[in-house]
Amino acid sequence: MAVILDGKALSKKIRNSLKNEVKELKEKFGRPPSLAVVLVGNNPASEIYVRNKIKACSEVGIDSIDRRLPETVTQEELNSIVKELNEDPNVDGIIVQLPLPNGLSCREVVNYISPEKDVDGFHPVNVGKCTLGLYDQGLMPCTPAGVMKFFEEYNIPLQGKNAVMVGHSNIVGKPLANMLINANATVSVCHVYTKDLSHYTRYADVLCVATGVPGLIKADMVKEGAVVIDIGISRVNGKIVGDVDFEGVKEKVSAITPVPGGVGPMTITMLLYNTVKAFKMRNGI
Ligand SMILES: Nc1nc2c(c(=O)[nH]1)N[C@@H](CN(C=O)c1ccc(C(=O)N[C@@H](CCC(=O)O)C(=O)O)cc1)CN2
Repeated sequence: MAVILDGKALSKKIRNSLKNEVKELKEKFGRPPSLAVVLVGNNPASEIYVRNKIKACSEVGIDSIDRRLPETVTQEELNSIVKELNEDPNVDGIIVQLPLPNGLSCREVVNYISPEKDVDGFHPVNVGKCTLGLYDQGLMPCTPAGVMKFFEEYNIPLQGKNAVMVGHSNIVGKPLANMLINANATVSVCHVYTKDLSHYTRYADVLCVATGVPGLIKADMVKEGAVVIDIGISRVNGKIVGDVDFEGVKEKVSAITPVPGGVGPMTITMLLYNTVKAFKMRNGI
């Protein structure tokens, strides 16, 4: 019987401890940590994620600034809003919700975010620190950091294990592969051009999947007793599903994250964690 890795319960535990920490920081520094969220356009999924981020901030006592910009905003205008937020001493964290509308460069705007306020962990300085395993010295990307919290919480060993990362995006696949390498796993990275995907997935003691292809990973593609982390989120006939065929795969593995309720909630939890961390680093703690 597989252990279901519960992202809601783990989030609740971390958020409770952040709530206490935020209260103490507010007493000591006269204001709580503050997060600025920039949303361009009206992508319905992004609107939900931003709403959830702002609600989560308020639940733990973090201040938030909700900057909505029209789809017609230019790259220069967007960059200069980020610069303004960089210069605001009362802002500790800045995120630009992705994806951006066509014509706007995510890489360009992220490069404008000051690394010490980059609570998404997407700036090249933070990417470098993540690659080098200098986690204490920077801000790590939320989804991969959330996945690593599962391994910690459920005492899942990584050293010497065969870990397979399916998906090589800049925000999930690449940083998570690096975190697994830093934990001394033997890591293979697969992606859309990989020939014979199941050759790799069947070999995995730890299988992490972030492709956005609903139900891509079937029971016959996983090793008996593996740990499976599903990072995909798609809507199929109004239902939220992951990249893994949960019902089939759960019969075969030792642990698995559900979708919804697995990695997703941890993404927002780690954003709160990073905002508190950014506040502390900026105040010399
Ligand atoms: N600037 C960023 N943009 C995006 C990020 C990011 O980390 N930073 N990640 C994703 C979207 N995302 C957060 O922004 C995100 C995705 C999913 C969840 C989540 O809690 N999922 C739930 C299901 C929610 C639902 O009902 O749709 C779950 O899996 O249980 C949170 C955040 C892309 N953009």
